[in-house]
Amino acid sequence: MSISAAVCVRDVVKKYGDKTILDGLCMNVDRGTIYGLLGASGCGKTTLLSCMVGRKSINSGEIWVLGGTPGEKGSGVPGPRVGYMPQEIALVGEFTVRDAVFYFGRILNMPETLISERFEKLSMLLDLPPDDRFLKNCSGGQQRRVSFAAAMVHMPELLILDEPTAGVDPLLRDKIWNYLVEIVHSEKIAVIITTHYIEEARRANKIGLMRNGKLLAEESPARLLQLFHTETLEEAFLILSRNQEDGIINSVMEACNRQNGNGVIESASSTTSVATFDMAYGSKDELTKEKKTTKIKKDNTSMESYRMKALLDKNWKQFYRNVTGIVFLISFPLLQTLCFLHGVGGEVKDLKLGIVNDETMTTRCSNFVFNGTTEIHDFDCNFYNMSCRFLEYLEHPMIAKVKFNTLDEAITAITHGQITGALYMAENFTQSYQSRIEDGKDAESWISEFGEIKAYLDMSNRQIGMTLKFKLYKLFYDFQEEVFRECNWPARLGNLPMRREYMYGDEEEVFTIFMIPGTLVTMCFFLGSMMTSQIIITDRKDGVWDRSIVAGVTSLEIILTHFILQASIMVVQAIEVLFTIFVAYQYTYIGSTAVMFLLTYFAGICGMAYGFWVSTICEDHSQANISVTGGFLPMMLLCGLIWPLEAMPIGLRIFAKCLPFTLAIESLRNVIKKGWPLWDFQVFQGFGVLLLWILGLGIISVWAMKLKR
Ligand SMILES: Nc1ncnc2c1ncn2[C@@H]1O[C@H](COP(=O)(O)OP(=O)(O)OP(=O)(O)O)[C@@H](O)[C@H]1O
Repeated sequence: MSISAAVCVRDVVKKYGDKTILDGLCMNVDRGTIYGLLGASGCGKTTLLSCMVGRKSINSGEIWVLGGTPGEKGSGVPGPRVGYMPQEIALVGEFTVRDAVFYFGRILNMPETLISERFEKLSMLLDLPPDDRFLKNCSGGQQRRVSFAAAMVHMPELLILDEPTAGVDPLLRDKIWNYLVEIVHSEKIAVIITTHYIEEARRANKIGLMRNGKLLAEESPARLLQLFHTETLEEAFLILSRNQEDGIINSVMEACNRQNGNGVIESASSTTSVATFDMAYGSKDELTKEKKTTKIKKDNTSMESYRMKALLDKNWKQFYRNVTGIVFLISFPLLQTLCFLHGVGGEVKDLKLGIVNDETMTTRCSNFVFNGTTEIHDFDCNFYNMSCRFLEYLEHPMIAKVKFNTLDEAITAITHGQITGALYMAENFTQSYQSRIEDGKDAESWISEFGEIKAYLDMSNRQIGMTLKFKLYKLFYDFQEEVFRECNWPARLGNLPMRREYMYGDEEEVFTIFMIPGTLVTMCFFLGSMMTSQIIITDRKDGVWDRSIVAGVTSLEIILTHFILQASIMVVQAIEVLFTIFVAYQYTYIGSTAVMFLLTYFAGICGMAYGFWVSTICEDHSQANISVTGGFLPMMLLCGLIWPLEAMPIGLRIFAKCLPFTLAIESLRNVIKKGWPLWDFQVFQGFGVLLLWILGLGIISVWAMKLKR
């Protein structure tokens, strides 16, 4: 007797690193039968099933499924010929019960009416929750039943069920088994089912007992009980396990190699406790015969519009039904931009500056009159109360004057962090200051000393110290220029002997403007990388990715449909930040809006490519978060946003320029501030580097994904 088998596994070895999971395993599943695969937790059942559906590669041996090798072009596996219910729920939480079943029907190109019909039937049979209930609101058992329905909606030739009855009540479990027995007979499909309830497997036509990566026995339940003279399958399994421990039995592997000329296995092994195997298996030719005779409907390597549509529908539902996600994706860029605009680059205010004015110690400038500080006599110009006049110039939002009686008191206040700095003007400041100007190079040294203002600055916070220093210079030159003007002296002599012409921007420009290109590019890159890595890892962890692929969807279709949605979200995010900065807050720019948008957008797309790569090397969300931020932070430190590249050693500078967003920031600055066009090399190079990174990351991610199998 020769039966064309649905699945044939021959001498399969599967390793994870050094760990051998499947150790020369053999197994045969016939069409029109239920095969119960039993074994302790961790013995490799799920791994075996994953190899059967082409989701995991094997190290050696052979697997034939429905006449072909899983994963091979034209085998139809993965694809519509198989129905796979993985151990985890592997469904989208934002799906309703109906959506879940329809999703699988649609990616398998079933007509809507047929999906509806099957859904109604399965809903009744499995006592599914109401159609419109979200899966995330269903109990574990209910989700498992929906998962079961999704695997069966297209009535495949081979149904692989990984623990479908876990957490299901006994009545329903009975119903499920009845249904399986019925469809196996009526539709002649093959079912492989794993379960931890060994006794329920009595209803299977054949049982495979698995231990330590080997199949200890493969028999009908009745025959197993008879062979071991036991009442229960548990007891039979126990005896076989003991025999394996004692080395009496190795596996049925030997049986794989002991087929007679007709493809009939004569005996398992002289040392096994299983006397004979009277089931007959096809030879390799027989098993793979169908491959030659049956025309497989479709390769699953090409892209199909119906699958893309179903995937886009899934991604969209996942997105818009996840309110927290939407709020985050829309509000986070806005929040970041607002934080940046309000928190970075504004004018420093109210810095406490100690004032020690020995010149007017007694009067404290109380009788001071601003206009009475210069007086022209013939060719002379006399100064009065110049210290008080200068203090008037310090009436500036940046400075909060604090008066001290002595310089020592002021310096103590600086050392205690009570003030940021102090100014000291000597007793005869005005007179010395005038002599310093009039005598010039002939002035005596004591005149030079008393005629200057002494500033003591706390430079521990360099940004504040430098800001205050330059403000004091600026105010002093303003003060001196005006004094010179009043004295009818050339005002220019009161300032530095250097004229400054600003080509782009100006002296008063706030730091915020410098930061805009860097903030736009890094923010979009970061958003893109976070969004993509999170979504892809969620998809993969939930098992939806794998399950969809087993149903015939290609990785490229999944990635492309994710890309389409995320790239659309990125359009909204890029517009949102650009609008906030340049329209709502009216920061000026002189370049092309379109080029600014494209650079910002491409930075986001590059971030998505980076997130994609991170998702291929990381197993879970926390690893991905660490990788995204761990890669992003050094890149940000080196991109010139915090400190100019010109200050770096040459080697590091070249490296920094090769990073994704260093040149993009420079390009964007050139567009915003200088109005340079896209085809200017210094603008184009930013695009060039981004595009190279997008391409490179895309290629290595796809390659890493293939390697992972
Ligand atoms: N990707 C992986 N990398 C390394 N080891 C793995 C991987 N996947 C599974 N394993 C290990 O392989 C062994 C078999 O796992 P598998 O999930 O196939 O067992 P199982 O028989 O299905 O268990 P259970 O009945 O509990 O689901 C386990 O020890 C598991 O830790």
